[in-house]
Amino acid sequence: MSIEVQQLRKNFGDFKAVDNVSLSIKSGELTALLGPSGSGKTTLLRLIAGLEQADSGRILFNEEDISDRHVSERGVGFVFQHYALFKHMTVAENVGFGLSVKPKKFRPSNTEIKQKVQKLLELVQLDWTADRYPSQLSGGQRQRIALARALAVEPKVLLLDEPFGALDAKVRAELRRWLRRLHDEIHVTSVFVTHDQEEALEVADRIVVMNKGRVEQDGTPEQVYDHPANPFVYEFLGTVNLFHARVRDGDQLVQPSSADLPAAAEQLEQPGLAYVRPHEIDVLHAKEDDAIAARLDLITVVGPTVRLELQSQHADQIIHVELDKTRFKQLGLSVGQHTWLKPRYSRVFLGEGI
Ligand SMILES: Nc1ncnc2c1ncn2[C@@H]1O[C@H](COP(=O)(O)OP(=O)(O)OP(=O)(O)O)[C@@H](O)[C@H]1O
Repeated sequence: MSIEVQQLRKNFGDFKAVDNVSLSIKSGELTALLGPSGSGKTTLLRLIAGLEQADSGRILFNEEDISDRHVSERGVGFVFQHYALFKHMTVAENVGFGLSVKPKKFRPSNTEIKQKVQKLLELVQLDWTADRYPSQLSGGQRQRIALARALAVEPKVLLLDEPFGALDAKVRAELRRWLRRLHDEIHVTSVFVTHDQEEALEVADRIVVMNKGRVEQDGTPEQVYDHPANPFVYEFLGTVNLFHARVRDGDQLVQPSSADLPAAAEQLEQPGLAYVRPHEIDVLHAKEDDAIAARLDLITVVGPTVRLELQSQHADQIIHVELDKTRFKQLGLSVGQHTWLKPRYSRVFLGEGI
């Protein structure tokens, strides 16, 4: 089931929660709505679900306008952050609930419901919990049951609102890999809300980055991470270093040197900001032209990666650098040492913040 959102707007009083959003989501895609708190992700999800009515704009499922359809007629399944399992029902009863309350003429027989519940519990790898109550499960297990319950009614679209938000980091990381594998098996068109960029980058086929009710960028994880459309996306998708830059005739006059320049930079000299990711900076053995002199203040080892925090000597600025452990050992760095940095790659946005 494809989803098309056209010029959607939703205000709460004067506040524009969703501000002229257009999107198209392909059938079978797993899409992340990613953005900071209050950027309108949940509101957009609720509009797609039919839990909220748009002020203007249209929503199409498989090219059919469903904007005026009630939530119960849209064929969507939900999973929310706080697992809303029924405490007094067993796991099997919870999963079968949506089927058992269907109107008589659509309701499967008890045997059919039982078989379906068994299949779904196998799918989420929790068939051994069928007779347990929710209180006897861990948080991660409850979310998997919530997902099985949402899938029981065979939704055409699955909507997940921060499904792993309430869980600790390790369980979260396991569950998101699990969700990815599950999605590869069932291919139901899914949209999930998250403010965690790592979660979005790891799980989604497609990321929609939102800010202040608008879409800042819409693309594959590689596109939004490697080619951010603007400074907001750059900063939201991970640590970034900012350097002042001046640009003339396509050449940058101040460090860093190797830059991906916008076309408009061809003419007059203009101020800009160069964005450089920590892993895109080389630490040099010796001084070179254009290198930035800096003092090493902090070394943090995180698994195979070493994170360095340096103080640049001219601009009084903290610079973040990431190296792999082998390179770090080759360089023989220690805290307090003076060294030189050279960005391998940077992206310049003209006029930003200058
Ligand atoms: N029913 C409502 N009445 C008034 N304001 C609302 C309502 N629902 C949402 N808002 C406001 O709309 C804005 C967007 O909210 P929304 O929940 O969509 O953001 P979000 O990106 O999902 O944020 P979070 O990650 O914190 O859940 C927020 O500023 C919120 O306060």
